[in-house]
This record gives sequence, C-alpha cells and structure tokens, in this order.
Amino acid sequence: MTQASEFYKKISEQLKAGKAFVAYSRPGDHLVNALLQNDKSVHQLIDLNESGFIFAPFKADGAAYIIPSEGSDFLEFDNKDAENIDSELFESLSLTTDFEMMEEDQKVHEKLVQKGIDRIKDGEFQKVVLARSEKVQVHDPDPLRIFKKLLNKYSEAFVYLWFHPETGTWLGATPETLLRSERNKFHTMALAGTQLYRGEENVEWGQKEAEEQAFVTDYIVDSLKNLKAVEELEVSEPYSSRAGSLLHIRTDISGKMNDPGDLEKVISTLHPTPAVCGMPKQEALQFILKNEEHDREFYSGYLGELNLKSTTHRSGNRRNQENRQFSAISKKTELFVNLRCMKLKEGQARIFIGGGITKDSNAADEWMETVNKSQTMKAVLVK
Ligand SMILES: C=C(O[C@@H]1C=C(C(=O)O)C=C[C@H]1O)C(=O)O
Repeated sequence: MTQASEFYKKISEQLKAGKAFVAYSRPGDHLVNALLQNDKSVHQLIDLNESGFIFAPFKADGAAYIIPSEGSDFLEFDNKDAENIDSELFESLSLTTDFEMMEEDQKVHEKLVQKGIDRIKDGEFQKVVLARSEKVQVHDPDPLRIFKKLLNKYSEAFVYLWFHPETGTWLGATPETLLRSERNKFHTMALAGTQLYRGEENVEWGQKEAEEQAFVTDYIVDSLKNLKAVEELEVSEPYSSRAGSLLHIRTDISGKMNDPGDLEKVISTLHPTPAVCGMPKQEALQFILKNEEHDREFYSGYLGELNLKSTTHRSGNRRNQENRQFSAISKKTELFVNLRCMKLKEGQARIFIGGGITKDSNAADEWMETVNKSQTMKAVLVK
C-alpha cells in the first residue's frame, strides 16, 4: 500500500513521461488503484484472453487498448479519509457558458432526437440512444486535480483517469457495469430511465421510463438466453439506483458461463447494450453512426480490469487448502460502460452525454436530460 502523496507523484511522473497508465476506484470502495506501464510501447487488444486494464471504443471493430499486467506496476492507496463533498448536489456552476453556442447545440440535438422518434414511429427500430458532445473551457485542466474531485464526489461510481499516448486523457464516473466475472460466474445490469435525484431514492417512475428500462432488461436477457454459452440466469426486480445527482432504474442480471473462456462471446453479445445503442442493435447502430455529429470514440465503449488474478482469500484451515489454491489462481474481470466521461485536450474538456429515445420521447425533454447528465462532469471542472 502506498501513501496518497507517493501515488500521485508516480502518476504525475508517468504523465510527464508520456507513458500509459490508469488510476481508478471501484463503486463503493475506498481503495484507489493504478496500473502504470513501464515503457512507451503501444498494446492494442488482440483478444479477451489477455490480462490487464482495457479501454475499448463504442465501435466494436475499433482499436481497443490494453495496459498489460505484465511489464506494468500496480499501485494502490486507501482514500478513506477523503472529504465527502457529495452533499453539494445542486452547486451553482461557474463555468463560462457560451449561450449562443448552447442554443445552437440544443437545436441540433432536438433535431437529431426528433429524427430518431420519427424513425421509431416508422417502425425502423424500437429504441435508439442518441448522444452529443460539448466542449468546455477548463480553468485548471490538471487531470490529477479533476480525478481527486471525481473520487471524492462520486464514491458510488467507477471513477477513473486513463492516459494513453494513442487515446489521450479520459476521465469519468460511470454508474454502469458491463460485466463482472470470476471463474464462470458473471453479473451485468440493465440501466435506463433518468430523473434528477432530490434527496429520495424511493421515487415513482413514469410509464415511459419503466417501459424503456424493461426493453433493455428483456433484450439483454433474451440475447444471453440465445447464447448457448450461458445458463442459470437470474434477474432481479427493477429498482432505483443513484448516480450522483441523478437516479436511474436498474435491474441486476447474473448467470454462469458454461466455460470461463466464453467471456469473449458474452461481452460481444452485451456490447453495445441497448442502454447506449438501441434495439435492434444493428439498425440503431447504423442510425447513430450516420446521424450523430461527432465520433463517440471511447464514450459508451467499455473499460476495466480484464483477467486479473483474484485476491479473494478463503479461510486457511486444512480442509480448505485446495479451495484456497483454486481461488488464488482464479481470474477476475470487471468492466464498466464508459458513461459520464470526458476527454481532456489542450485545456479543454469534451463531455459526452446521451439518452435513450423511444416512441414516447419528447425532443425538448431529451435535451434537458443531456444537460442534467452533463453536470456530472461539469461539477468537477469548476475550481
Ligand atoms: C447514454 C447515457 O446513459 C444511459 C442512458 C440512460 C437513459 O436513457 O435514461 C440512463 C443511463 C445510461 O444507461 C449517458 O449517460 O450518456
């Protein structure tokens, strides 16, 4: 275990040297981890049997990068004394806003959403997730400062700072797990529907949101069922789940892979889920690629630990010796969907935000939803 000061010093040196690294903290965990590549070589992910930390784009056929476990240093420190600044839910943001630009962005986004709604009504697809990106001038673009703020503010999210010479600097605080697996057990979630958190998690959801989220659950469950590689699927009841100043509807889904080597099949079945793309997948994807103004790059892609050696220990009595050995060699994967994220470049942040569109969506409401979602990142960019 390192001291926080030592941890940040090493990361800062890594950044200066232009070598790839990632620093991150799991949802609800005080531990902050980092993986620092020892050299400047570029490792594109070849397949999901590798071990390390991966960063994959939205487009399933785009280049994904890995910081391999081998040849990299692991660091961790306990951030338990972090000041909790979670209570400032509705702090006023003093970022300079260019209102003319904002009006233009709003027009463009509402037009895009309306086009999506029209296509759904024409029967081309059932749901599509449409996103926009927004440039924000940052007063103090030090990625470490922003990362520390993210850690303190969003302890229930997967918080990360990723730097790679090929992708640049990305930061985020995502509420969405793509896949958690250990040996042949896996967990995923269906997350959709958004409303502002007003101090109460036990809230009513409108029919539109409930339906939209149920679509996502059904689609994930059906695709996993069709995949002959999994069994014993368990699906929770939907419930409200908080993500910073927002609430979403969430359903937990778990199951077993017939063979732990089927990870690749499960991930390619899940990604991109209808929570970030739509359904049917191919039709929604084509619409996104053709109509969104930006390249999503790594937004709504996924990131996390891939096949890392598990550190779970069983009790060390004699009878458990065998089990202990078994758990020591088991591998753990923990991947998150890259949402509530931004790319930092030359003093500017590009924030990516989107929302699910169904036949009952309203373009103006969808714009507001992206404005609300953008606060997750904007709140940490203020001084
Ligand atoms: C697409 C995003 O979020 C996703 C879309 C949601 C929605 O449509 O309500 C909710 C949670 C996420 O699954 C985003 O944050 O950019």
